[in-house]
Amino acid sequence: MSDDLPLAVRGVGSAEPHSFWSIALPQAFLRLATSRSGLSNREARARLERYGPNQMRPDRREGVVRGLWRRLTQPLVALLLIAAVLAGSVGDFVSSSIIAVVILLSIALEIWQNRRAEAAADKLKRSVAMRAAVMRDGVVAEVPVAQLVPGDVVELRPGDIVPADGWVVESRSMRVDEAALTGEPYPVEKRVGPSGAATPAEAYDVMFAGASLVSGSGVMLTAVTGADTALGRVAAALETEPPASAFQRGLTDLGRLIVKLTIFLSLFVIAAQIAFDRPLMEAFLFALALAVGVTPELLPMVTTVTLSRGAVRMAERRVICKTLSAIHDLGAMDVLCTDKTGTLTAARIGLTSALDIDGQPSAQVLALAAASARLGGDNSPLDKALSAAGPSGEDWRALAAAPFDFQRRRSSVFAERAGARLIIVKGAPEAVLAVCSTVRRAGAWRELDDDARMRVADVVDQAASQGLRCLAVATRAPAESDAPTLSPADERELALEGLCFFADPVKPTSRDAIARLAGMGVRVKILSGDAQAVVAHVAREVGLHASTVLTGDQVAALGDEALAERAASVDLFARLDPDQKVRVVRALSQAGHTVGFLGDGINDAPAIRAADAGLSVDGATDVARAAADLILLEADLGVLAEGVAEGRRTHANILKYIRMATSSNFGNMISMAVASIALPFLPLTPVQVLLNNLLYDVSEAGIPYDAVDPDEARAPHGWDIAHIYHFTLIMGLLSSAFDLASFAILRLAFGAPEAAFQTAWFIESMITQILVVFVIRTGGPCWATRPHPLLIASSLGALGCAIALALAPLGSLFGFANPGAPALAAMLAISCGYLIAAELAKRMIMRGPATSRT
Ligand SMILES: Nc1ncnc2c1ncn2[C@@H]1O[C@H](COP(=O)(O)OP(=O)(O)OP(=O)(O)O)[C@@H](O)[C@H]1O
Ligand SMILES: [Mg+2]
Repeated sequence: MSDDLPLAVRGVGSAEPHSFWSIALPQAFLRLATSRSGLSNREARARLERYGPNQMRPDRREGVVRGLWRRLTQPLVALLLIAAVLAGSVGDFVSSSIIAVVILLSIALEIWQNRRAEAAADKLKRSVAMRAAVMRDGVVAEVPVAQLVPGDVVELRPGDIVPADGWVVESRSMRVDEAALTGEPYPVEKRVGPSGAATPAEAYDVMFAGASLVSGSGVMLTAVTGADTALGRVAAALETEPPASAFQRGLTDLGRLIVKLTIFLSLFVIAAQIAFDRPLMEAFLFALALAVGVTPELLPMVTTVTLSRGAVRMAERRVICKTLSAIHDLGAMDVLCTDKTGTLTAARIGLTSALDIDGQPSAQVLALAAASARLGGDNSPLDKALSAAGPSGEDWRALAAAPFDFQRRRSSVFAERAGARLIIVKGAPEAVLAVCSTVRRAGAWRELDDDARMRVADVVDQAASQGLRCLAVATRAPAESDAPTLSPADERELALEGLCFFADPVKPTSRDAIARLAGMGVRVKILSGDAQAVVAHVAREVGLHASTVLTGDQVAALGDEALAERAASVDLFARLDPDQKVRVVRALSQAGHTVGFLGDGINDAPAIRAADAGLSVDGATDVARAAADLILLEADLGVLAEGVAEGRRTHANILKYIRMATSSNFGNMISMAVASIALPFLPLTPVQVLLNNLLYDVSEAGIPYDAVDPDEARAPHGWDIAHIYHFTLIMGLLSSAFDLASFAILRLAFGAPEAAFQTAWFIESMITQILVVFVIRTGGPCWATRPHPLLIASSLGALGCAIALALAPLGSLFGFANPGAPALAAMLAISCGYLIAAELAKRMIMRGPATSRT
């Protein structure tokens, strides 16, 4: 391989480093040392090594050192570290080293958990990574797009996303959507050059990464990959984060509220200490430790870990999430819009008959349709069925083609056989009839009058009501003088040849799956491009008893508001074009639903993107999969129902942690504030507060693994912040009440001195904080369901540590002193009292009206 290869493609000496498009194709093959049959596997590996993976931007996983630094420089932690240094400088080495150790331990815990979570999520994402059909060692191989290198020859099919920048080598009427790059909304045609273009925008003979193939197919030669592509350079400049989901926004709001409360509390404690003339340094440290203690600093980590754990469990149920927050959206979904073919039906489309207009089987109609599918088809299921059924050995040759698109619903080919030339058009019956003027009946050509049109419509409707799909076939013999070119405008004055009918049986599992989704509060709607009667038939078969079908034309006639109203009550939509699918999805969103859209085609991609939960299947077109947040590994609604349940469970576990964190933090805040006024000393030393915080964090590590009440997975959830506040307030006040009771008993009944008081209270506070997880984890009686062994282990382990540290000789390091058996027994009694009260209070709150729906 030539060493100057990067220069070769970038154009030696050129001011514009990416002017590969000005190089002509034969030159390009030479300079890239490749050919139409592609690179060898060995050479491809070598080039991958040299140019790096074909990714827009490198993986931006945070390294351990950077992660550590970022956390250490967070304001609270930084302040604590400064405090540790200060404590050390006045000779309190024990405090200073314990603070440092506690901080480092909690940061290490967070980094370790986060990395594991990210690794799991990445692995899942890779499993649904895009692939490209690349020539390697002379044969076509499916290769992950990231492994593409300059010099690779790539085959492109409809719905593919162009994987890199390069030249058009072959084009069968390729039309691409370059909106991502140029903003140009209309598809542009791509042909073999040289175009001699001065700017990339005029170069019809080059392809740019990120564009998508709307129709047609072809072959390209890769020039540059990854960050060197035009899109890569734009992507690097933009670096935009996706907008925050409702879930993330709710979390941020909650976090902000807690920060405000924390600042208020810390200032209050410091002021109180100053007012009572207590040692300032200690008061400052205490307030700081308290601030660290009440900040739910683990919330981001716990959500990530819980979500990634949820993602892994969803993957076991054959649903892959590309973004973690999609899990939440899936769980919140209450309307699922789905395409028909391939999700509800088996997509094993077979030709049942090819008839002329009089209803007689016609070999001629079949031969024409098959020729059109083979020459101008795009490998869609209908085309495949026709190609498979048609007579073999047809010697038609394509001179030009106007491939299928979802707006005109026709495809045409300019064909030639033994010197005779013929334009063959096939498509949706209404769409073909609209451009026909004559019809072949009983072997002769007649005018296509209203009578004949009605007759055709009758035949089509009757078949459709039995679930048969239909394509019409028509032809026109071009004039001798006509150039062999073809555009949609040439689809006129056609002669109707006949009709082809196809069966696409409904999947046996669809009915159950829809019933199951309905039971889970998810309403299924069909949004199809197919005919009204076919959609109605499929709906009946899968148990969707809806009488009304809204067609694309009717949707077009409705304004946005009227549509929002109408779409909510109608479950079946037929003859929708891609934009109308988007409109229906938006209308449903606007009506307050969390909308999912499941589809696999080019025509579904925009709606998938518009939906709250965009869903696609593994075998779908690139554009559909790229638009989706979630990919089903099996095109089956049953799989989706499992995924929804899992999404809800994950959400419930996050809520569990939030409830735990907020109620215990809020309770602590009140107790500490009161204690700082009422006691002659601090209720806990700063070091003890930090230790308490660390052990509490460890105890929660098992939550992501815990099971969830079946109730929580039964209905779609919203992010009910009011309910969380309500819960926080009641549970927090309750725990404070018991804290204050222990203060009173320790001081009044036992007259406990400082160290003994702190030890007793440390133990009481650890028991109540940690054990209450077993109460809060379920809405029902806490003994009715068994917690996950990991949660039991993490909670009891942390609690054991806390008690051992407090009572063992080592405890004196932390300022602990054994308060004696009677005081300990009293603390135990108070803890039991608290747990019983919490169990009762919880049932009241959970039974309340606000069981998570927004
Ligand atoms: N390859 C093709 N050639 C000609 N016409 C086609 C072709 N594919 C589809 N059509 C026509 O376009 C219509 C819409 O396409 P299609 O049914 O695939 O849309 P859809 O919304 O994906 O439907 P579905 O819900 O069945 O998946 C079809 O009903 C058919 O009449
Ligand atoms: Mg489809």
